[in-house]
Amino acid sequence: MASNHKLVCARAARQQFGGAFQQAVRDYRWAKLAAATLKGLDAYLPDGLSFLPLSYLYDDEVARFAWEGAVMKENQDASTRPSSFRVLARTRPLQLSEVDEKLYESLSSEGGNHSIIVHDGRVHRDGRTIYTNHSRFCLDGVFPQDASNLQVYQEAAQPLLRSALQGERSTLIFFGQTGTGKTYTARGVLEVMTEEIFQNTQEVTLCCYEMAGTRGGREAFFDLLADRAQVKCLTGEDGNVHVRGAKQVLCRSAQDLEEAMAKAFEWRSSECTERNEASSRSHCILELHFPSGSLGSVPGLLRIVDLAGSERNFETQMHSRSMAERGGLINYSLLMLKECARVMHKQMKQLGEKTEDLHVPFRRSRLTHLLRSSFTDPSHQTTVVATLSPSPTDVEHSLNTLQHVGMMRSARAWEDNTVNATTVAEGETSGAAGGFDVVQGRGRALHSKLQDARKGQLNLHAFQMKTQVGGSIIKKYEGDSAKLETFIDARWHRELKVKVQEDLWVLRDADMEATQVLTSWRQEQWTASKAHDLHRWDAKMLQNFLKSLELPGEVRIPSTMTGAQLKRLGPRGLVALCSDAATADALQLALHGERQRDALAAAAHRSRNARMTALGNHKVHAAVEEPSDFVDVDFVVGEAASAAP
Ligand SMILES: Nc1ncnc2c1ncn2[C@@H]1O[C@H](COP(=O)(O)OP(=O)(O)OP(=O)(O)O)[C@@H](O)[C@H]1O
Repeated sequence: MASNHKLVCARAARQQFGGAFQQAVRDYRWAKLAAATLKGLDAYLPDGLSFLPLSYLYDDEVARFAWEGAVMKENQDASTRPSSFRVLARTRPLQLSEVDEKLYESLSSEGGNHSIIVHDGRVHRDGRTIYTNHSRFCLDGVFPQDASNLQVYQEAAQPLLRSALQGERSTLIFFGQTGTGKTYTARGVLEVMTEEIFQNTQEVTLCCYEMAGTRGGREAFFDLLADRAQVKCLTGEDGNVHVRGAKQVLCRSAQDLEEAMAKAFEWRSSECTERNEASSRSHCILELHFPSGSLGSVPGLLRIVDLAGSERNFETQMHSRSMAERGGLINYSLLMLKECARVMHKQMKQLGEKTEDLHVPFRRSRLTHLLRSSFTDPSHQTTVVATLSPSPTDVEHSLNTLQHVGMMRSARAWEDNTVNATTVAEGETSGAAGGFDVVQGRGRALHSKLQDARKGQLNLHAFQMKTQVGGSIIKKYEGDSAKLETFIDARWHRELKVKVQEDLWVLRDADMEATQVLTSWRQEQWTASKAHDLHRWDAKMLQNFLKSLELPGEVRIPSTMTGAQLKRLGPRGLVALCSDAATADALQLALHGERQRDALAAAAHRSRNARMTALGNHKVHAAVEEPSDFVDVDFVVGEAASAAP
């Protein structure tokens, strides 16, 4: 829940303060350009002087970060490093709808250093500071945004095809968020590949199946070349996992292969979702079996895996129940894939070598079971293509994808002679292969933008939250803007004794968060309503109540008597405990007053309760009825958009 809260804050902020964050991205890019230029002047400048102008021009951290990427280029030899496991990244261009929303590009690539920079715009918890985290992810290769499918094929698939033709096993995996171009790239690569296959071999056998959910909600494989008949996934004698019973189509020409593949893709499960008009709802695995004698003496295999995209729950609000179930299975298998990468990475980090002792949960999902050898067998050539979206609203996804492919990469570093194990172990901070750098950049331009943002406090919010501050906090500010302040953390309202008129907050896309906050308010109200319920008073509360009354006579109530026991005594019993009739009357009157207050509180609580129930999963609009010294909140269900500033 907390992460969702943060996520919604950051996503909303990135849209709201796009200009400021964009400036931070521009700062980094200019700094990189300046660094490259200064490097060129190195020969004419005294030693160590080339960096100096850069640090004057830009924020020190940003300057250093750009210098590392443009001049030091620690990862520049990544593409030439011999490795049977490679990780590449492809970023799709911004889509038209994203351009219409005036979204900026939050990813930059450092081609020479084979790394991707994620510019992660954030709002500080104080609600007034915005900043950008620049994170560098070093990979084996990064495609420029305008790279064609041919380029991707040459870099990612061609080496795998060659080794498969020579009788080896190889796998190409497309991994990333939904709508980032996995299927687009996979199909583009296959198109180019078809031609080359038949230049080297006379025939190839095609198998194509998908991993999706059964009606009973279990993972299963379905043959896409045999009308989605269910097939089994078993471990063979060679120790590798195979799908048994899948139809094998023998293709003798590029046309045969294209036709068979087109038929298979027609059967693939896909649906229209919020993020993608034709979103794959299954993991598709396409196998090309090459007979012995193609280029090698033994049969070879090339497996192309187009994984379904990962998605977050706020992106699946419009999913039907069955879509949500299928999405759950997809997310589960992807989670297991990431978990295996994490465990292998941990093993590598701790031991710096491959060990059989550590348990990697490959069997928890059929997907990881099938792909096991791609991650563990050094003779198996594997390339993972991470697909990324440049949109600032997808930064969390991009970070997640890159972190996991980075883990996969470093998990296999034990077999890579050129990568020193300890370097990889520390790679997360040193920026070495398999690791990544993070730097917090607060450029000057970003700072000046912040000053502007402070003036318009009214709209500075995480989830369209509008507040008016009263009490001592108001003294902190001056002028007209003094009255208005915004906070990200709803809990602050209480601490700061915020008085709010009309709109306390309007929450969009944060229903769970809203419900949580409102539920805690309700619990407080519930506790407050019990303050007048005689039945719930303990002995101490009863004694305190009696002490607070100014009775004419004496009341002999035992110190251990509770409110419920007093209630059971009835009027006659009460009279017997009082020294005289006047005291008994006064006590009766006081108790009657308490009963009335209790009834009022209970009625208010019931109405609040009904409104809370009505909130459901919809947009929530909470408002204060009248300002008072302490925060008092009443809940109103309304159309959030209409109440928004
Ligand atoms: N490199 C690219 N250049 C141009 N358009 C692209 C590129 N990558 C993806 N797209 C476009 O983005 C959209 C989504 O692509 P695609 O369906 O391949 O995504 P996906 O990652 O397979 O999504 P899902 O996981 O939901 O199946 C498509 O309309 C596609 O044309």
